[in-house]
Amino acid sequence: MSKTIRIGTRDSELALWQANNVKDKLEALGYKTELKPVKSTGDLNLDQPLYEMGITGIFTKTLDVAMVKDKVDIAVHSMKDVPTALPKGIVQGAVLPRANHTDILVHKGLDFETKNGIIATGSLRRKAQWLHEYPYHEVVNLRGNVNTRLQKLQDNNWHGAIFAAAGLERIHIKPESYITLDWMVPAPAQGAMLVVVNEHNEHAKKAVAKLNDKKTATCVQIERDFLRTLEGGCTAPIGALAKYKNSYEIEFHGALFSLDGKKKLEEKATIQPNEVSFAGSYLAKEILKKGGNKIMASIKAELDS
Ligand SMILES: NCc1[nH]cc(CCC(=O)O)c1CC(=O)O
Repeated sequence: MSKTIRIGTRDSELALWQANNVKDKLEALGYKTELKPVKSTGDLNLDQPLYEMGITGIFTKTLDVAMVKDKVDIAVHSMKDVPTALPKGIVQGAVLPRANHTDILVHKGLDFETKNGIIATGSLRRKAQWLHEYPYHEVVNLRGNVNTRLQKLQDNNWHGAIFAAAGLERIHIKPESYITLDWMVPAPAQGAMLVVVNEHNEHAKKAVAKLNDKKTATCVQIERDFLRTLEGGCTAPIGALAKYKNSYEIEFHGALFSLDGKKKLEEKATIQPNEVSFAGSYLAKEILKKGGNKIMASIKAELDS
């Protein structure tokens, strides 16, 4: 157990909290670890183009490269930011127990329901669902890490902005006024953390496997199978949540929206243990059959133009 495990992380406050959480858990098990914060925009001078290695995610790219170059042994991610297909040579090491899965609206007073409400989010999924509920509102784009987004909300005349509860809770930000959007279907794997490992790194794989939470891993697998089958490589407003309703049955709710939020297709199901491996993709295909194919085609056309 002497080899130090180098933990790759992005350098935002939330990313560092998540990486430190994994660090503490590994050290409690007796492993030596070291944090390696990586800037999100680095000089990525690789011989091989990223797409050939299957590296795609904008949030995870830099750490994927660090791992392929053997600069880190493991990397910690918010699982919802990780593309459903992992790059060549990088494998899922552990899924940590899920925290709060909900989205919340941070607002500046309850008049956000006004006819001229302006709500900020950079997420297609949140935008579509917000417009589905509040068709008379305007949704404006908001990007950046959690801290930047909260600052921008203060600096603008928007009525509110949407956040993942887990992100704010982890860095102990308690906004003055917020409401839980329990009607909003969360992003697949929202609130879960993923530790990825180089597939040849036996020491790190063995260490990290001890952190895996079986139930969370099962739920996010279903959610991500649903996502992968629906989107086929194109981002779209898709939400999915799988939750154990007793010790063996899983309750699932997944939905696809048109970009403007006008169309909504959803599936709800109770999943038995023997159905886990195919339930997510089966339920996605049901949505594709009942009009999802058309919605996906028009989303692709709109985002490509
Ligand atoms: N897209 C950014 C991102 N990725 C993970 C989280 C928070 C933690 C989580 O959702 O698991 C956030 C912030 C947010 O969505 O408000």
